[in-house]
Amino acid sequence: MPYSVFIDGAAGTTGLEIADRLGSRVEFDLARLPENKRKDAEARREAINDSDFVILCLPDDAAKEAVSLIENDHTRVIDASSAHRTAADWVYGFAEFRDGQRARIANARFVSNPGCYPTGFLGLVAPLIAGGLLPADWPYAVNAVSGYSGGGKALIERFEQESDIGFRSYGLNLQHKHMPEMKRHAGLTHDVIFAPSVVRAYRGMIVDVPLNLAAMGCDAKASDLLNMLQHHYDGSAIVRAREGKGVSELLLNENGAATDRLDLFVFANDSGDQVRLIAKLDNLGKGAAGSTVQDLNIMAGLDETLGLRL
Ligand SMILES: NC(=O)C1=CN([C@@H]2O[C@H](COP(=O)(O)OP(=O)(O)OC[C@H]3O[C@@H](n4cnc5c(N)ncnc54)[C@H](OP(=O)(O)O)[C@@H]3O)[C@@H](O)[C@H]2O)C=CC1
Ligand SMILES: CC(=O)N[C@@H](CCC(=O)OP(=O)(O)O)C(=O)O
Repeated sequence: MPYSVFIDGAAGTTGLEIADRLGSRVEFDLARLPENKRKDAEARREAINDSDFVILCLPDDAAKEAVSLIENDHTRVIDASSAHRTAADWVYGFAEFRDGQRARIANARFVSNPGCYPTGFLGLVAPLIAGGLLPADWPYAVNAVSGYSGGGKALIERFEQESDIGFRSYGLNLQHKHMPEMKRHAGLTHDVIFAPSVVRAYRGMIVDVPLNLAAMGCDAKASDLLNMLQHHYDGSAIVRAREGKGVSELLLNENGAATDRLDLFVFANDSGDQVRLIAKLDNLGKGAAGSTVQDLNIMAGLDETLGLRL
């Protein structure tokens, strides 16, 4: 028997990407609401309670409302929004970022998927902090660039209507919604300084964490960071860490292909003291739909890579 799956928010940017990845899967039966019922609370309540899995691809308030509509003890939830990412009673849906997380996801009823930017930041620094190579009490700076689909339908419309925007720096009040998530799941003492931006590419993301290891008082060099990341992600078909040497540029293409991979790079100067840890991913891939499908596979006891674009 296939598992029944309802995507609440299926007409949105992330919802459509998830439906695309699940469309041909025989293990899952996708329930759909007609266009005139997709925001109807009673229709959603019924679909949610009739499903084995509900995937929330909604704004935060609507995601909280969807959870409040659950009236049974078995429907399992994967929330792609930021509503529950720091909630103590939800499991953080990033299988690779620390030991034991995949098993926690497999057994969870409520899974909150990571944000797209935190996926890059945590993928880079969480194993290094947990492994003692980087300090937890450091005010990390995170520079990031996203494709404009990262802002959902509203930002897509803006970039496609106002055709002269090439680059948009934002989060200028230093209170971006992803900051608590990065701090909590990296186990940091301080808030990160987060500088996000958007470029004229539909999808794609680069997250860049510059570090002066010597000035931070770290004994580790770039090669130590790379070794630890490669060891941590050894065997993963989704996350790979590699040396930056020989890579002279990282590009986001305007019409770049979808991918569910997370590529991590360690760039360094000759002494190995100055480092840029850089993550390259697809905000709609490992940053949203890819990790949702991966978590769904894990929760359903299936190979985690099924349906992914790797
Ligand atoms: N875009 C991205 O790269 C990423 C997005 N996310 C998260 O995923 C969630 C969805 O984002 P995204 O797909 O980009 O956003 P979109 O704006 O593209 O889609 C949201 C969808 O939710 C629908 N919706 C809004 N309120 C309700 C409601 N009360 N009941 C039912 N449906 C409703 C919207 O309807 P309508 O079509 O009428 O507007 C829309 O179709 C957000 O929480 C976002 O933070 C997570 C990681 C990355
Ligand atoms: C480019 C852009 O606007 N990105 C969004 C973040 C992506 C998103 O909305 O989703 P998650 O929070 O679930 O990652 C933002 O900065 O608010």
